[in-house]
Amino acid sequence: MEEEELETLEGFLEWAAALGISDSIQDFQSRKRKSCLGNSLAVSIFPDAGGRGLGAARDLRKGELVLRVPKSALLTRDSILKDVILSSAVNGHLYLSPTQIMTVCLLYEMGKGKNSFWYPYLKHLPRSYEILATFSEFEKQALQVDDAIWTTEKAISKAESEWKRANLLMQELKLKSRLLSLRAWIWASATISSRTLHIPWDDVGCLCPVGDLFNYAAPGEESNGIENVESLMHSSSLQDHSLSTEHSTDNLPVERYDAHIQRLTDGRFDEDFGAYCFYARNKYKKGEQVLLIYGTYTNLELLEHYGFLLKENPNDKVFIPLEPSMYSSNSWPKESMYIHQDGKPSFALLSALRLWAIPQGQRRSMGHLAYSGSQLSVENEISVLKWISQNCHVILNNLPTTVEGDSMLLCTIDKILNFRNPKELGEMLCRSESEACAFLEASSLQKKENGAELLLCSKTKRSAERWKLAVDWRLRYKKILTDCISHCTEIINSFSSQNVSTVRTQ
Ligand SMILES: C[S@@+](CC[C@H](N)C(=O)[O-])C[C@H]1O[C@@H](n2cnc3c(N)ncnc32)[C@H](O)[C@@H]1O
Repeated sequence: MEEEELETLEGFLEWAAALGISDSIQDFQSRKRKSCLGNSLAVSIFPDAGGRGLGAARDLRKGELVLRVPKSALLTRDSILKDVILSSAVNGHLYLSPTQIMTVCLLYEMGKGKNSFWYPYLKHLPRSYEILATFSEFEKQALQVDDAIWTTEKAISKAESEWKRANLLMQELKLKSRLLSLRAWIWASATISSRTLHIPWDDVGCLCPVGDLFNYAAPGEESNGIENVESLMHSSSLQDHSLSTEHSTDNLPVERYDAHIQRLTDGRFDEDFGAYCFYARNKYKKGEQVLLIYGTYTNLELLEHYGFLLKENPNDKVFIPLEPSMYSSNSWPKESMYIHQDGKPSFALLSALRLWAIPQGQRRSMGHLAYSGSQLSVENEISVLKWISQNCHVILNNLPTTVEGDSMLLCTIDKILNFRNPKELGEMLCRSESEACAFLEASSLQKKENGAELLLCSKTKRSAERWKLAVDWRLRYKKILTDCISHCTEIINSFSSQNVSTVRTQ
């Protein structure tokens, strides 16, 4: 988003102040400020971390209340359904899920244009998103990894079937044709998926003007025990899709339960204030971006629900396929057996493989050692590490491009995105790797009248952005596997050099 777009936000921030949204502790009751920001926070552009976001307007203390958004300013299903025409139409379609109803509500509200109470807010929502459901066939295939392709297909078909199911209601509401399209549906679902905040009275959550300008920081190792316990007691900030309503914490597998514990308390609806309250989760210097934890996500989950990924994501992980007997010989949940983003196998993966590598007859007597993390034989440990390392090699060898190839391709995509001279762009694409040529074919690169020059229209630019996300994702996936191979090899070599006969397992 460009600087001039920031200027147009002024009207929105004044409207927000009139609704009682405020970043000033002294002034929380006042609705007469020219802007709801300026005391603790300011809207700014952070090109490498989310684009438009909120920065510290002064030095902020950890734990300080930095923004309050009253309940009356939140866009919820309840508040939109105060419209009588909408609510009576919706009552005839209660077979739709709460999220589908919220999606229809949002499109209906958009259809009101300037007559909508929330128009100043709706006007500044992003016009497009890069979530997996928006990926074309080419962009989907660029992910290369079956699991990721499957997740994308699932996201696309879910969007399509939900749209079809809601179509009758939208027709009944006489939505304008542009709001009836699948494209509009995906836009509205992406808005809900990437911007809603958790509220205690509706699982769909709410859209929170100004509060949804916070960009994301991943929960990492900085969280301590006290914060963890506190976070269990309070509800979270932006919706945690990984813990959506289908799952209660009672039946969560161990490591996902830990992830739940790690959600921090940087934003929550506070019944006492009757408002959404946001707290600084760290100390911030003036000008630094103030970030919010939306939940614990892998990069694929971030892509699926939010349309971005993190270069350094402490919660990223890779699942490697195990043989059926490896799953059945232990009681670890499948989700807990993976490779961490630093290349280290998870405790559960190591433990399951150690158990599996114990000769059948000894499993009963030695099994508890594999679970507890105490000493097993060097032979057992080496066979486990070799198995992991070999399987990482197999996965990497079956993928069509290498880490180096993907890194080079990312540079090419950056050049494509930044090209100012269409002629050079055309020449470069003709010279470059086959995937770049395939992009040329798959996308609608516009030919100028003389046929020789190429222009990157905004649609093609967005397609190149999604292609870049796909390549960046697969590169990070491959790096985790390569780091895992190095990690395993290093330990195996250290055994041989020390000639040790027993080993601490963790
Ligand atoms: C709740 S909105 C945050 C505000 C948003 N940047 C805006 O301009 O309205 C969430 C979206 O911001 C972007 N985003 C948030 N955190 C990000 C990050 N750390 N890196 C890249 N994009 C991020 C993603 O597009 C995401 O879907």
